[in-house]
Amino acid sequence: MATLVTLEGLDGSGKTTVWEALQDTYPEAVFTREPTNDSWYGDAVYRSIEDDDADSLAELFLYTADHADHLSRKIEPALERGDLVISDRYADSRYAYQGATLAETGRIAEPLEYVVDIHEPFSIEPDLTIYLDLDPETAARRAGSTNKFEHAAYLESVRENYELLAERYADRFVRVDATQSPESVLAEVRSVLEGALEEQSAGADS
Ligand SMILES: Nc1ncnc2c1ncn2[C@@H]1O[C@H](COP(=O)(O)OP(=O)(O)OP(=O)(O)O)[C@@H](O)[C@H]1O
Ligand SMILES: Cc1cn([C@H]2C[C@H](O)[C@@H](COP(=O)(O)O)O2)c(=O)[nH]c1=O
Repeated sequence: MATLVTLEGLDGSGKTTVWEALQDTYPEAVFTREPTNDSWYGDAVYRSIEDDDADSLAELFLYTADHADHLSRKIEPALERGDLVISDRYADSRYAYQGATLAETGRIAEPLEYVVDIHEPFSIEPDLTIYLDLDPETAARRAGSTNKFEHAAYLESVRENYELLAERYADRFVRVDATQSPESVLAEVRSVLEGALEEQSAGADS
């Protein structure tokens, strides 16, 4: 049954570790990610990540262009086929990260709302978002502070935005404590995902 599952959280929260491990559990699923790593839109995003002086609005629209292409090229066809799609980051990353960046620059009133509204006419809302929750200091340490986003002060604002999103989208956000060992995080994610898929298929049968 067509289902869109997203993994979200701060840099270093363990999303990719979980996403890779889930590939053994769901070999038939479509595993994908944002920023994409198989298109020139994704390449442009990675150039922007490396540019400490990137314009905050230009960066938002680069990420959003990558999302639009990701949707039409990969996500929509997979969902139309009835596949399970598991994405390492998705639109909530934009709401949380670019919401924080735009708030820093003060260029846009209500930046998180602004970013959400840009997506509203064309994006597809996930069925389930597994949010790996981690404190910004541990996240920055695990991520290695290798790019402009991987710093505790910035990640603190990103986490505040994730908290707002978890409240707003409480029907699809499930929080997992990412301070646990990798094995425990994975076991909890597997259990949440299995439960959600069972519930969905029971709903479809009734
Ligand atoms: N539960 C965990 N406990 C301790 N270390 C972990 C845990 N999960 C992942 N790590 C380690 O933390 C680092 C970052 O993990 P990972 O790449 O999976 O995070 P991520 O959320 O995908 O990060 P990013 O968003 O920056 O790509 C890796 O070195 C990984 O081995
Ligand atoms: C999708 C997306 C990502 N980001 C940020 C988060 C990370 O610091 C980088 C790259 O992501 P990765 O998972 O570490 O490869 O980009 C963002 O700011 N906005 C987004 O929409």
